[in-house]
Amino acid sequence: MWIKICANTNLDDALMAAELGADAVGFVFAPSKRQVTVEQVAAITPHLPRNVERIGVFTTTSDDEIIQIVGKADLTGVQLHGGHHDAEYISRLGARPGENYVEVIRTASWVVNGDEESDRQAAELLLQLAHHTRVDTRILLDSKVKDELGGTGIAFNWAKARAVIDSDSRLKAHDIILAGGLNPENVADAIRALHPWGVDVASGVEEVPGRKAPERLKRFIEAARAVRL
Ligand SMILES: O=C(O)c1ccccc1NCC(=O)[C@H](O)[C@H](O)COP(=O)(O)O
Repeated sequence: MWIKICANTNLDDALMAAELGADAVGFVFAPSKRQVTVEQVAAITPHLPRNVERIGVFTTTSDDEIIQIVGKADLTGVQLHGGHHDAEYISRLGARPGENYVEVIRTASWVVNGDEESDRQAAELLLQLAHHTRVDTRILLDSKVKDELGGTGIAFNWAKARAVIDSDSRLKAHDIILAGGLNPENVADAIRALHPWGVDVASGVEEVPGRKAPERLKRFIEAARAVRL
């Protein structure tokens, strides 16, 4: 199980996540209580183990600016969390010479407690994303609450999303990352319900926005790793 600990704002938290066994750490460049600057992230990434992925989360930042941030902050991946982006362009130009393409994660949102129509729209968008992106593009499923697209701390209906994933072989071929309201207490149930390739968490392992809680972080990673499907 691939595990991303998102919305890091300082070196201590990002290092702790890496040391506890996270595969990736995330930094939110999008407007957020946990928003970071390129300078902050550039001061953190040189101190992280090289095998830990460093993912920037973006909403409306322009593609050219994202590419610049990837270089300056030494990111290995970008999470395009809404907004209109040319993912191919970013992955090609963001790559440093001799290295692989920058990893791209596209996000699909699922409205929490939505009605039938919003479930239908979520399913349609998820399928569109799967069919209109390269199959090596990871797809992150996150909760939408009112206008908030990320860091909500509230889970969506995993069973409904699972039914959509199971219905389409192209979607199933993508690496699906489950996010939205996960925490040490529910991550095992979430994995059993949706069978994701990876999981992602921000607020469920925090003491306060932007500051991780060591004990919760440890329990989250242990619980996710312990699940056998
Ligand atoms: O975390 C944020 O504050 C955030 C704000 C705006 C866009 C994206 C954001 N986070 C992206 C992530 O990948 C989070 O880990 C994901 O939304 C899950 O958050 P949570 O429900 O708090 O675990």
